[in-house]
Amino acid sequence: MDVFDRLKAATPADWRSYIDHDFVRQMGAGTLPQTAFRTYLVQDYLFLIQFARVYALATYKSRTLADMKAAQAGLAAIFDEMDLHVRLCDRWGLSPEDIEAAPEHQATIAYTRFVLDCGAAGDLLDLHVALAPCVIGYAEIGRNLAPNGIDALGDHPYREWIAEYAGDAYQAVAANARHHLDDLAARAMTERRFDELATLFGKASRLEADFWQMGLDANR
Ligand SMILES: Cc1ncc(C[n+]2csc(CCO)c2C)c(N)n1
Repeated sequence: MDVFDRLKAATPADWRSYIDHDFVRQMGAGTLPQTAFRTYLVQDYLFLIQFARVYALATYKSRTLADMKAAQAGLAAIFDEMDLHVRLCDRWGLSPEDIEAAPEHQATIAYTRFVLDCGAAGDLLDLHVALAPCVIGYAEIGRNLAPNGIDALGDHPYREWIAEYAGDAYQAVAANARHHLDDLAARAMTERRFDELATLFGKASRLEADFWQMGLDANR
């Protein structure tokens, strides 16, 4: 079992609350109301701005070339995602400036500042464990929502979003993040530390679930 699987196995309810959230199920079924998706996407753009800061912090906390390159790969993946958000928001007549002017929702603030604080108060391993549900979870969600591949999605209303995370490029980003986590843990993790790291991982998964819920609540 790699470190990621161990963290998941230590926090099964938190993980399920995130991966199997109603928002994800409705998106997969194509029944998710557009208001919910749009609220999510605008907040997610604001979220990604803060996560770019997280990867800058990861560079700051790095001591090796490999760690710095991992941080750079995370930042590059964020810019690819933000391109998707800009494309989708453009169809609703929303420019990047419009989105950047939107107020951050509590769920956005709670999650992003939690991860930034894990990195500021802890070391690089704490930071990457707090990031793992986000980075690796979206790859799992993407695969779950495209069980027969991207082409089989046809004219699914959320095709572009699903294709982004189910696609080979993003799957490779997540696989590399997973290996990097193992590598970091081999250098910095003691068994005594594992429980603390699992607590961080569980909290981040719950904050992901709250983030989905924010999208659903916008439609009530
Ligand atoms: C709420 C929320 N959680 C996770 C992601 C996915 N994500 C965030 S940063 C990043 C790149 C890291 O390599 C990825 C894939 C998201 N967009 N929104």
